[in-house]
Amino acid sequence: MRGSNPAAGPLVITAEHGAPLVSLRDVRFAYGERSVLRGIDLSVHRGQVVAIMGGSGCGKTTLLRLIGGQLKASSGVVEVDGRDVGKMGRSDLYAMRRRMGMLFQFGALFTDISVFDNVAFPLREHTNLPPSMISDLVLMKLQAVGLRGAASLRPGELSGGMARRVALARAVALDPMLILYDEPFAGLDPISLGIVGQLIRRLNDALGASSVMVTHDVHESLEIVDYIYFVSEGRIVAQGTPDEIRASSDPFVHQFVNAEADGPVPFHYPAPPIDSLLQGVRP
Ligand SMILES: Nc1ncnc2c1ncn2[C@@H]1O[C@H](COP(=O)(O)OP(=O)(O)OP(=O)(O)O)[C@@H](O)[C@H]1O
Repeated sequence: MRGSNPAAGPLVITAEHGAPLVSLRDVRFAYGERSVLRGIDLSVHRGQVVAIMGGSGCGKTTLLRLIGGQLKASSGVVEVDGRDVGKMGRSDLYAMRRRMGMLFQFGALFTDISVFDNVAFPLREHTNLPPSMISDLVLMKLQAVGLRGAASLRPGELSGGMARRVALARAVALDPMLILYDEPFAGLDPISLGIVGQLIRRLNDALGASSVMVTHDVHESLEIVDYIYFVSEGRIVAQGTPDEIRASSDPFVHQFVNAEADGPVPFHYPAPPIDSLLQGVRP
């Protein structure tokens, strides 16, 4: 089984892992009339880090929101830790979210409080722990992301990579069973990106958690995840372990791994032909 060493290779799923922590079965979702997800089947086993990739607007963030219970599926089942998220009431949802860490796009920190207070925020909000214990927990989380020395700084005094690491520390403050990341690498320079990637893997393994990460960064993901799903037009179009993805000849995977501008993922958002719209330039 995979330990804390990211070089140890993908987590091998055996019977001992039991039922997946997250399971989506034939999940469909529409914003009003606009159908976004058209029958998604996806599993995240305990201990795994799983990436979800796909073109812009294909429904990746929507998938994370369904897992986090911020949205309800139009049909199909979203199960987390054996419970149907779509059927949970408010208090159950609140209790479940307390066991999830979330880092949404750009991991926005509260700008007018210190790094320490940012990481302490979920602990103060969701627990009745005494201040001395909160302080110890915050310092341990900051230590885990290498920023204990930055505890008294304000977010404005941090680099982009440091700010993302603080957001990671805050996302895992409550020792979550599941961590959801939306574009954790967005806007980072290559070195920070590598550091954040390794931290995502290490925090997952150290906590014995599972992680789902929506990202465009194929190469970093291949280094740290156990499994990858590719989404297009509301469906899973390819999936596999990093080795399977690297060896794949699937045109969709090929387009992604090689960052090609066009291919199965179209460059253009669906629209009528442009010559049906232009009025003065017809031949
Ligand atoms: N609240 C909303 N109301 C209506 N449509 C929405 C809403 N949120 C998202 N959409 C649409 O649903 C589709 C999927 O959005 P989503 O944010 O899940 O995509 P994504 O794959 O995460 O995109 P990106 O990679 O660009 O962040 C998009 O076409 C988007 O325009």
